[in-house]
Amino acid sequence: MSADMRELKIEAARAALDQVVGGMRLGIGTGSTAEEFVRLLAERVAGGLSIIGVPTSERTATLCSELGVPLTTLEETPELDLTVDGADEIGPQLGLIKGGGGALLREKIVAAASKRMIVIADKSKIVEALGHFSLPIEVNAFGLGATMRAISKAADALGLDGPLDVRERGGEPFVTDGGHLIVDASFGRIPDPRALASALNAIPGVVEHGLFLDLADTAFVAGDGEVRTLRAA
Ligand SMILES: O=C(CO)[C@H](O)[C@H](O)COP(=O)(O)O
Repeated sequence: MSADMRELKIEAARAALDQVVGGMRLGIGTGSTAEEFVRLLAERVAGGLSIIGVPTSERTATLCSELGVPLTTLEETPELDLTVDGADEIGPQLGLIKGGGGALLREKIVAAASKRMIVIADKSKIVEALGHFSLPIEVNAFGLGATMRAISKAADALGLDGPLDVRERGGEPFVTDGGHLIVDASFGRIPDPRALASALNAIPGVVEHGLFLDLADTAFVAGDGEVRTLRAA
């Protein structure tokens, strides 16, 4: 990652940090942008800010622990005030594609448990329509072939087509924190994300998918010397 790109992520993260006040229960996202937020948050915590966080991945939990950000769980703290997370794409109405880092299931559970979700990103994540980035779909390993066939059929019924690839890391299937697999679906432009989300939700082997609709209310997007604030209408 270039130094300029990192600086944009830091600027977006700083804007989100301005929304954090003492006593907040925070959902803490996953990915390189969310990690910049964690670093800034840790500085504030070291300076006396009192918050408690629920991490959206083991990776984020480890970073928070290393930097002294206090953590809890959704069992202990089932309602959160604010989640701050990155995204792979930010589309109309702040519809998102997430899951490039493979944490989409916990990210969606945490965002849904939060009163607000703020997305932080550099401007490269803004798209006119979702789908340039492959859609991550978290699936149970049992019945993988049947589940992939069902995903293809559901997509086909919506006029979507494209390869489905089981995500790998180091030549082995990538396994999520929840013990599932990720299928990356390269459908291209998704004209009706809601219809696709409903169709995927109806497939038993699909655990969750990376379409985050009606979850984010604000996005801080850094680029061209400014941080733009986007709000869901
Ligand atoms: O959804 C995610 C992880 O599952 C990330 O938020 C998304 O991949 C963006 O990551 P980055 O900030 O590194 O671009």
